[in-house]
Amino acid sequence: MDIQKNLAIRIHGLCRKIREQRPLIHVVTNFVVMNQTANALLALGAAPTMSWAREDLEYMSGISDGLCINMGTPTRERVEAMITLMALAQQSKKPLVLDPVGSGAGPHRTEIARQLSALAPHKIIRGNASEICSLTHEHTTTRGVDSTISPADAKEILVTHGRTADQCAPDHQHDLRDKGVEIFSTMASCVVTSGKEDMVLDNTRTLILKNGSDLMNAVTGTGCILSAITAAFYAVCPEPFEAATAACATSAIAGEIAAEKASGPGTFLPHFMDSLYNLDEKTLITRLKTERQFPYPSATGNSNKV
Ligand SMILES: Nc1ncnc2c1ncn2[C@@H]1O[C@H](COP(=O)(O)OP(=O)(O)O)[C@@H](O)[C@H]1O
Ligand SMILES: Cc1ncsc1CCOP(=O)(O)O
Ligand SMILES: [Mg+2]
Repeated sequence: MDIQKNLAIRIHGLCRKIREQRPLIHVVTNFVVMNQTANALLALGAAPTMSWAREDLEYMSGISDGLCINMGTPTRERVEAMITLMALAQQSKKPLVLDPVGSGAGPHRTEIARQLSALAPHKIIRGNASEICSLTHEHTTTRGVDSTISPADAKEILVTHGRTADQCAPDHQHDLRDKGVEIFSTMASCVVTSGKEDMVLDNTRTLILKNGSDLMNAVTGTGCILSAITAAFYAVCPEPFEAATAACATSAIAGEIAAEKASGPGTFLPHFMDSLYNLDEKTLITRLKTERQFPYPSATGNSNKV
């Protein structure tokens, strides 16, 4: 059986697990996208709960199956709640996803993102390319909450993270993967940069997913939703790379289908919710488009593309 078809079948198996287990996903997210995030989790088959009251944190942390921390509208009270919840998640190794919304757009948000990304290193971090690259301390190019870095540039930045210019000289290319990703993964077990192409990275692999639609950029909250459903997949699949891959594929393929049915951004979300709800194995097998690279391209430019 071909690799892609096998991956699509595994992804559908995780979708089925979410519908059967209905994981309770605790989401501390921004005011802009709260409602559509809860509805997207319900459409996927998970059970959302949005709460950040100080008195509620310990109890919620005890009963939830997964946690999504989204810093889109970071008030002091909410950031304190996020830090508490991430510390509790680190103790219990609870499936955790951090969405560093707006990191790289000014010092305040970037500082909060760096503070949160240093907690609970088993977590998955999902952001657009600018947000993720701002965590490597060299790039602060996020425009509001939007990325200004291409997926290809993001890969170079992430792989060369923490390396001096001479270490990145062409004859050092062959060991970029080890140093770049290794240093980076001290923050996370898996990192996702989303955009025209989604990229899932961990210490040993890079997967590029090519599904989705431009229209997903014309609607607020599609990235926040991706982070929340990543937490739902992580709650039923302890392997973070596999969970993040399944979430990216599910979100982007549902978005692709919704964009074909919608007549613009105003009708996109209802179709997106329906697509998440109705996504079946045949659709995943037919539509999934991925490209796998590991290790990273060598100095000669070739790579073990699978
Ligand atoms: N130009 C695009 N083409 C296809 N899919 C896209 C495009 N831009 C974003 N997406 C999809 O929309 C979702 C949100 O990604 P993104 O816009 O990068 O996040 P954010 O909203 O956090 O900036 C992802 O599922 C991604 O695959
Ligand atoms: C516009 C905006 N401003 C603060 S949070 C937010 C929503 C961002 O949603 P997404 O990251 O999914 O585009
Ligand atoms: Mg975002």
